[in-house]
Amino acid sequence: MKFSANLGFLWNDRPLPDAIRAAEAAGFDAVECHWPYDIPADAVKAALSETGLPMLGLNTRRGDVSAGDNGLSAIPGREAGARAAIDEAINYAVAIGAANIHVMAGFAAGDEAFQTFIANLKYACDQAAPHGTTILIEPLNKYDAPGYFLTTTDQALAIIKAVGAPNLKLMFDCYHVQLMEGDLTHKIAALLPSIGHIQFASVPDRGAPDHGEINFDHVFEVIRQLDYDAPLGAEYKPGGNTDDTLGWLKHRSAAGL
Ligand SMILES: O=C(O)[C@@H](O)C(=O)CO
Ligand SMILES: [Mg+2]
Repeated sequence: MKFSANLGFLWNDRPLPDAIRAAEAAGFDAVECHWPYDIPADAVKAALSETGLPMLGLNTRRGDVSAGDNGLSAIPGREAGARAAIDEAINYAVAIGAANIHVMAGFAAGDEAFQTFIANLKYACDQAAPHGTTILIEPLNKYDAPGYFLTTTDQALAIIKAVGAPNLKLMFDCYHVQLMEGDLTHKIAALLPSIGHIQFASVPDRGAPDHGEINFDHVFEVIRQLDYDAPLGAEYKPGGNTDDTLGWLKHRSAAGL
C-alpha cells in the first residue's frame, strides 16, 4: 500500500518544504497539506521536485479563522470570499502540480446553505476542470467541528449528485466517518466510485493508526482487495515528534505490506 503524509499535522513543526523532505526520508510515497498559502509555491514545488513526492491535495482557505470561520462555500452571503478562496486554491494547486482541492463548506445549515454549496461547487468544478484538477468535499465529525455543514457520506453523495460534475469527489476520512457512521469497510466498498481520496487516524484520539477502535490492518487490507491503489492519507496528530510515531509505517514496510 502507498501512504501520503498529511503535513497539516505531520512534521508541522517546520516549514512546509522541510516537512516534505522529512516525509520522503521516512518513506512516504506522497504528501498532502491543509493551507500552504504562506509559503511561496516555488519553494514547495522545488521540495517536491527534489524529493520526487507528489503533493496530492490542499484545502481552500477557511476565511476569517479568528472569527471562527472553517470554510465559506456553504454560507449564504459569503459567495465572493468562497470563490476567491477557490480561485486561490486552484492557482496554487496548478503551480505545484497538486491533483485535488478540498473545498471547505463552513458552519451553516438548511436548504439555502445546500443551494449555496452546490452553486459554489459548480463554480469550483468548472474552474478546475481545464487543469485536470479534482474538487473534494469532506464530511467532518460533530465533535471536532460542531455546526459544520457537511457531516455524513449520504449528504456528500446527495451534493455530488446535485452538482453533477465528473471532477467532484468524496474525501473519505476514516476518522470522521467512524465517529459519525461506523461500518467503515462496507462504506468504502459501496462509495468507491465516488471516492477521490482516503484519509485515516485512530479513533477517538486522532493519533497514529496503531491503537483505538479501528483495526487499520484490516481496513487497509480491505482497501487493497478493492484494488484501490492511490496513497492513503495519514492525517493524524502525532502529539510530539512525528518520527517517534511511525512504528505502524515501519512495521508495514518490514512486512512488505
Ligand atoms: O479531516 C480534516 O480535518 C481535514 O481533512 C481537513 O481538510 C480540514 O479540516
Ligand atoms: Mg480529513
